[in-house]
Amino acid sequence: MTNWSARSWREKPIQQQPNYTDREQLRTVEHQLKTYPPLVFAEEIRALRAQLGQVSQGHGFLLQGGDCAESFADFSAPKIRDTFKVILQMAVVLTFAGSCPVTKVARMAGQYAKPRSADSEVIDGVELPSYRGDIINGSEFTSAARIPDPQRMVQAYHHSAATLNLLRAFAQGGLADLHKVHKWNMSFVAANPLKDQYLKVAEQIQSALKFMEVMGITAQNNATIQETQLFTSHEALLLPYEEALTRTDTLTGLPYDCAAHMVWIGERTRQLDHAHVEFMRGIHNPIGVKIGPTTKADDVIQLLDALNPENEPGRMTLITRMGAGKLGDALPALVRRVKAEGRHVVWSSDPMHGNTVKAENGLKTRNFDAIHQELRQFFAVHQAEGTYPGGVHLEMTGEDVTECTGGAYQISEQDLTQRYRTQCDPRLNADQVLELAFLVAESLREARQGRG
Ligand SMILES: O=C[C@H](O)[C@H](O)COP(=O)(O)O
Ligand SMILES: C=C(OP(=O)(O)O)C(=O)O
Ligand SMILES: [Mn+2]
Repeated sequence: MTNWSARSWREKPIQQQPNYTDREQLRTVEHQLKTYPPLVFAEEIRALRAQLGQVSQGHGFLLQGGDCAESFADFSAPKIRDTFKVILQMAVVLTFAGSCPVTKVARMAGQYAKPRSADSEVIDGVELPSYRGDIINGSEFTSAARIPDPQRMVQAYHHSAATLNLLRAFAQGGLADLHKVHKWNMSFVAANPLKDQYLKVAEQIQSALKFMEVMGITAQNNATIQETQLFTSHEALLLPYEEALTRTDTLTGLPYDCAAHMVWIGERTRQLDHAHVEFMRGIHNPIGVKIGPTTKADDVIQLLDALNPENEPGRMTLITRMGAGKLGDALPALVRRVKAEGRHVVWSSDPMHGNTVKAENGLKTRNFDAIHQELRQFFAVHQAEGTYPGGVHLEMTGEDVTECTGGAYQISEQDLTQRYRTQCDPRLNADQVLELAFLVAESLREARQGRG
């Protein structure tokens, strides 16, 4: 790797960073974090990379999801448990539908830094710097809260460590037992026109489990039923933090960002000659890049050249976030070029970020049908191009929030204020996630027909 170090990004132009006024405190925090234990092991990161390598070849599916922005204040075991559970439930539906392993990657245990469209926010004539995620400043609308505070990086580290600790316990301690996971809340089907279809799939999963049980494959004697593997991910936006958590693996001598298993570059910070691409090219984690509707095929190829020059399967996930209505026009050219050049990537769909709208009451929202439509278009484009739709990337929570409109309960714009709790972007609630899981299941089943 030519002229790369964990700090070489500092020589490049950079976007979306806080302006820390207390430089001395920033240096102290960076030094402190460098001495802390890594949050994840390089060996685990390699395991994820290998799984994504399989997905890129069409042997599996990636499910990535969680909060838009995790919150220090809204930090509790039930919240972590409920999101974990809903990720698992969606994974069971997709595993069954696709007859393939589903790699689960949570937007959790470190998803604390946010890029923003505007540097400042105006409320009732008062202008303050934008909230940029709990790792940077506070969401309260006061000038004190909005000052970037380096100490928040230490707090984010500890919150991430505690979250990861609980996720590992849940994953291995019995909460992931398939027999429990399948007992999902199906109440959302009652009002749904696709009720019979959902119930049929749910029943099929239950009989498959029953069959396994009578054959003697139970949670007591089979670890794969009892346990699961859940990886973590976040947008690697705040580079002083990511640099401080980067470690040289003693087994391979290679650098890994040990703040999460997978990290991604956002749509706003993926300029080729800028700091984020520079940092990411040197770490050996699997990485994602968000791909918006104006991205050119040349941009994608240049990014792949910079980030994966050896074209290794499992290294790159391209996360398209174009918007329903735009994806059908914008994606085919990219897919065709990547295929023509023989590049190995996982194509994943983020149907959230291209479909954000402002409700009449000013709240950001997304409509369930638009989200579903973008996913359908994503599967259709890959079907038409003979490429593999490898994953989905969702902003979601296990809580019963009212942030996205639509779904079986027909959440309206007026309903949004009932339980609108997100720190940043609107998330699908538990019912909406499960409903979407059944809808995606159908597309995945079709996409996987004839594949091993
Ligand atoms: O999560 C993504 C971005 O941070 C978010 O969509 C930006 O939102 P904004 O347009 O309100 O700044
Ligand atoms: C910031 C995000 O997305 P994007 O970079 O695609 O806007 C996000 O995933 O929360
Ligand atoms: Mn978001």
